[in-house]
Amino acid sequence: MVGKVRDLPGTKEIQGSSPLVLSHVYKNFGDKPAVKDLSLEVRPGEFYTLLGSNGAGKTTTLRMIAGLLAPDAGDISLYGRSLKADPQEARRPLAYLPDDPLLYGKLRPGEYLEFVAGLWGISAMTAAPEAERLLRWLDLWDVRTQLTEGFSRGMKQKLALAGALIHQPRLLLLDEPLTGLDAAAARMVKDALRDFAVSGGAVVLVTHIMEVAEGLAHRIGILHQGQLVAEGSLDELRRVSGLGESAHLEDVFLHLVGAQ
Ligand SMILES: Nc1ncnc2c1ncn2[C@@H]1O[C@H](COP(=O)(O)OP(=O)(O)OP(=O)(O)O)[C@@H](O)[C@H]1O
Repeated sequence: MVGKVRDLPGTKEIQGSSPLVLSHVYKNFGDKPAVKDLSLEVRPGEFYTLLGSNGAGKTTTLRMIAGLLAPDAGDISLYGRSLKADPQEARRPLAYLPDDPLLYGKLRPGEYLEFVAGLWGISAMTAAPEAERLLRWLDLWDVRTQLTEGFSRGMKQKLALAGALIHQPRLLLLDEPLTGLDAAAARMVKDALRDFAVSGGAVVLVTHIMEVAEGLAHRIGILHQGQLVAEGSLDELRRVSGLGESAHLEDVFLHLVGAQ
């Protein structure tokens, strides 16, 4: 399992607050809108999946939540802390795993995790047990002495996940985390993400894989041309789409974005 959500500084303050709230968020690139009036809330222990066609605004949304892009308007808060008002503290409980994670080829897995932990102000000695646990859990322990430049895509993806988890976050943002993973590794990651949410963390997952959303998400948000066109559990989305109670998510999704 990924691990329990440990007590971070300020734990008492953030207990009871929503892990994530977006309020009327907008983002344009030039005069082209990428995200329009997006409001959503992710609850403690919730597994929330964002679905959308190519270019719908999913990655832009995650990048704004991660503090890598500033919204043009609106506000984002993490556990009650506004990203705008207090970016450093607001981001502390967060981990973001992008779809093209940057690894340093000349580092070995342990060195990479030590480096990432350092970015969070965690000493190598403090990080070491967690790094070992993550590398063992992700089946990377046996290759810990090898340079990451020789890793397969799936191995790199797993190491990037370990890097995202090294500071023991409470809110995970993941952009297509299963890309490049074989069936066993994908199962391991899916189980771990489910455990993470069950243990009190919260997960926001962007994926195009409908079975993943269907199998894991408590709620699904459907983004279309930068706007949230529907949101709810699979049953709620089925009802909204009017496709019947046994409809597959793929059909529901295509119906709601007007592609069917
Ligand atoms: N840095 C950027 N500069 C200009 N336009 C951008 C930039 N990043 C994203 N866009 C545009 O914003 C829109 C939303 O892109 P985004 O990457 O958020 O979509 P997405 O839903 O993640 O798509 P995909 O499923 O293809 O990854 C697209 O029209 C894209 O071309």
